[in-house]
Amino acid sequence: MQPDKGHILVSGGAGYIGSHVALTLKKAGFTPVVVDSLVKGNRWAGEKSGPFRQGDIGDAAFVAAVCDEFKPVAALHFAAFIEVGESVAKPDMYFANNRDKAKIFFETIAAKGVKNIVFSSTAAVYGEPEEVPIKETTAQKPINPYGQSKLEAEQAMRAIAGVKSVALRYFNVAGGAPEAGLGETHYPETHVIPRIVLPLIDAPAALLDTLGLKAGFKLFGTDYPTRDGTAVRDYIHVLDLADAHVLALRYLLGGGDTNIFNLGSGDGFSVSEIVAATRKVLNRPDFAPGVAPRRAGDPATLVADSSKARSVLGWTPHRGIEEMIASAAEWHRTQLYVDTVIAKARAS
Ligand SMILES: O=c1ccn([C@@H]2O[C@H](COP(=O)(O)OP(=O)(O)O[C@H]3O[C@H](CO)[C@H](O)[C@H](O)[C@H]3O)[C@@H](O)[C@H]2O)c(=O)[nH]1
Repeated sequence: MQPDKGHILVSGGAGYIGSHVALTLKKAGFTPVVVDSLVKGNRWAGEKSGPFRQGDIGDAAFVAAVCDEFKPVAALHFAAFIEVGESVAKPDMYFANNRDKAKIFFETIAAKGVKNIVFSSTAAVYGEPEEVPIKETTAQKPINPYGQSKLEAEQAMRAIAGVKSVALRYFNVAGGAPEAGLGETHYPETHVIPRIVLPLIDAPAALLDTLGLKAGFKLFGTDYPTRDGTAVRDYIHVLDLADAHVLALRYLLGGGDTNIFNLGSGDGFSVSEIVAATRKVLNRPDFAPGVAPRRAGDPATLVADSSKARSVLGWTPHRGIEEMIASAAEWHRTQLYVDTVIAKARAS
């Protein structure tokens, strides 16, 4: 058992990435204190690794009370809406939640003495990138309100006097920790790996129906200017991503200055290559995806240059694409996953 290294406030810790990071913090000897509104998150995930308090990050009195109760030494901020398509349909909702409430959260915790913040940002801040692989200095020109709201939240965080921060810009996060009872549990589920895996693992028909997967997985666009015509992304295992958060936290607590890091593997996989890897991992050589038109707003290629995270934070991702697919499949087979998504669908 490691010594207690103090409380870390984790907003959105009942969500996919936040819950895996809370688990990793606990293993590293910290005590995560999760705050989550449960608008998107799941109570069982929020309660997994430490104390949990239900409330909204835009509620300054709630956030201040949690700070008074636990006296956190730092905060990791995940709470946000994450769907690009929804952000285009409801931009005001995205700016209110991802930018304005984040600003209230940052200002409230700073006033309570929490001066070190790690922020969950995204490759979506780069929009259609001007160069690939993408560096932290590549021009930030978001092409949707989701990316713009995250970029403005980063800027709001850096504007607070006396606060040191790290913005971590994630590329495509996948996989889970089914052995610990955690995994990706979104409703709706737009991400490619769950959508490939679910129809291949005999998921219940009601689940496939509710996720729009009754007809199986479809490639969204086969006419991109890439090696096989399907879009290329940089996939990173959620537990490798979680390790980067612990390293970023140690960096700040150890005296490091405000900084920004891209987090990806540096390897690009096309959607067809993900299909091929899934055939192998799930032993389904017969699997043939359908084809559908391009999804609006999808860039052809997003691959990270993460050399800065490697050199400054000492971060090395260890888990490859097959491990992401295998751990996703194992998680999506669990009753907890199935029951949670069906309950969310009914409640929506
Ligand atoms: O059923 C599907 C689902 C996705 N895709 C394709 O798979 C690729 C990856 O799609 P994801 O939705 O998994 O990932 P994105 O790159 O679109 O999204 C990532 O970047 C977004 C911002 O750009 C958000 O941050 C999002 O949460 C994050 O996973 C895209 O080319 C997409 O069109 C398919 O072909 N079929």
